[in-house]
Amino acid sequence: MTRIRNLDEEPRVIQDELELCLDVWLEDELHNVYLLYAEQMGIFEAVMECIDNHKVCTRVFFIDGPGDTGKTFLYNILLGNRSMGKINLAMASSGIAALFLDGGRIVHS
Ligand SMILES: Nc1ncnc2c1ncn2[C@@H]1O[C@H](COP(=O)(O)OP(=O)(O)OP(=O)(O)O)[C@@H](O)[C@H]1O
Repeated sequence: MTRIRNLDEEPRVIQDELELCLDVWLEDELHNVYLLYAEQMGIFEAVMECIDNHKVCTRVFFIDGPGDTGKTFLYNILLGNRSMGKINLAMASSGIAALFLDGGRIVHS
């Protein structure tokens, strides 16, 4: 049975996130999937497969690489799955780093 969500009972961060899901501009990012380089695409597919099969797959992904290799670009495309109603909490350790993530915030805020 599907439980109807009372938004007022959700933590503030989830409420903010659900409001972000409604922003049309976020949909654009997922449309840019075709721009991903092969290595980015491999990661994108692995993460999305895990999200789609969340009942059988619980994993943590650690994406690492030298500067300017497209990690942030990939994160923002992954964050585009908000347009499919998914909740994505985009956290960074500093305010400047958070600015580069769609809907990003500092982890301790
Ligand atoms: N698949 C792609 N297609 C087009 N441009 C890309 C692609 N991947 C990355 N870029 C561009 O390459 C540049 C560097 O990418 P990005 O900032 O994502 O790297 P990064 O690994 O997060 O860097 P840093 O570790 O320094 O933060 C950016 O200008 C980004 O727009």
